[in-house]
Amino acid sequence: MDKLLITGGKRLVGDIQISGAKNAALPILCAGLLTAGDLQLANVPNLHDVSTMLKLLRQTGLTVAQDGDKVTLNGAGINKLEAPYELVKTMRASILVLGPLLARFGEAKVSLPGGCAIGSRPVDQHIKGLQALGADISIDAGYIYAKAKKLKGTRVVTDMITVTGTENLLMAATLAEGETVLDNAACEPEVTDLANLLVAMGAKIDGIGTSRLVIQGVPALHGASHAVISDRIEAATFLCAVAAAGGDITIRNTRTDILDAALEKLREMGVRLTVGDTWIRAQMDARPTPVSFRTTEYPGFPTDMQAQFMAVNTIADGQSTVTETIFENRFMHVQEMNRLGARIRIDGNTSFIDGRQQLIGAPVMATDLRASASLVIAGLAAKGETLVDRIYHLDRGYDRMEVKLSAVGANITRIK
Ligand SMILES: CC(=O)N[C@H]1[C@@H](OP(=O)(O)OP(=O)(O)OC[C@H]2O[C@@H](n3ccc(=O)[nH]c3=O)[C@H](O)[C@@H]2O)O[C@H](CO)[C@@H](O)[C@@H]1O
Ligand SMILES: C=C(OP(=O)(O)O)C(=O)O
Repeated sequence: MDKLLITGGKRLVGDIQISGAKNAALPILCAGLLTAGDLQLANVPNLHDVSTMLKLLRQTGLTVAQDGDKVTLNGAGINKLEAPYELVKTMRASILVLGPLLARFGEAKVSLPGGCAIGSRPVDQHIKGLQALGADISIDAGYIYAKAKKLKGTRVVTDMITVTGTENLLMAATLAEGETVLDNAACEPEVTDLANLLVAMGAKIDGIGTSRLVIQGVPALHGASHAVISDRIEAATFLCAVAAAGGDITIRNTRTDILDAALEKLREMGVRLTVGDTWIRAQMDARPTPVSFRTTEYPGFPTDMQAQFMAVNTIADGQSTVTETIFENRFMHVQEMNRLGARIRIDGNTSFIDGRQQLIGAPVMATDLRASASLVIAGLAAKGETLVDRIYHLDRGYDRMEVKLSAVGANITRIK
């Protein structure tokens, strides 16, 4: 199992190229199931989750051609309407094949994803929405069996805002008969990116970027070309790294308009930011000022950045509180950070952080994707060596993080 060995204390200086967004690429790849035409995608990140998704899509009969960040999909020969447990268990986003397969082929068999380290993460809203669209759904031996001759448009109001739930229902509704209204829809930029691709494929969608998506179903979708949006979580992760370790970095191929919540907190921490359309320069030479925040849906502070900002707070000059409102168990990094000398106490869904002058390197264990990133950030700021174990979590969602960090001066090595 790969590990990362970090010797902390180096300033980070230079440029970092941000990759395409994992959370946009995964639903967008599933949109390939909706058409017999060619889907030509660019800026697809080189991630373990993307490989898993392509493996899952290939086994349905979809063809995949890959050349660096370019991926072309063709769904003319799909003949297996199934997502098996072996693949779904390694990546929850596999549930995103359910809506498209059902809408285009009238049936699908998809393994229930189950919980994960950060929470129980049920998919009841995906199921409820598809049932409202007329699907007959049963659950047997850990599999969702869905059938519908033709989905029929209706109004769906999800009990809570769900990102992949919105994406699944949106994809299904594009091929349903008549009008579907998705109320309480997620407004995350990754949902918007998927919606824009669907429109390029011939879907009729109003209200893109809002909490009410109105979809007029069409009989078929066609091929299209699309570049996946830049990963705002990866961008914020590197900005947190410079906030913690100090330095002067410029991140490129980014979208500044979808990073407001993070940029505001970074400024509050004392990071000097200069912002262009597609780049952000971050300069930091002082001990960070602590920032308190609570996670919420977009455009609020993203849960996927919570752990990384907490890592910076551990060495900030004072106290802060961080409240997690999206997932019930997303503080798994706290005990590991405390092993590095951080002083964090958890009470319910709030962490109380007492910033320390210096963390001290130690072996730590990654428990989930963003927890892993937060431990890397803590390791970059800590004195001495930090060994981060179980980085397969990190590889799910970061495109060669250690290579990008080494290029800006970090002392970080992958140990096989
Ligand atoms: C691949 C992808 O895009 N993953 C992102 C997506 O996950 P994902 O789409 O799984 O997260 P959701 O937005 O669905 O989850 C939000 C909350 O709703 C609950 N819920 C959700 C669906 C459902 O049917 N029933 C239910 O109870 C979840 O347990 C959670 O407490 O959005 C999360 C919230 O921004 C991010 O952290 C993940 O990185
Ligand atoms: C929780 C995340 O991803 P996933 O939904 O794929 O588990 C994440 O990207 O932080």
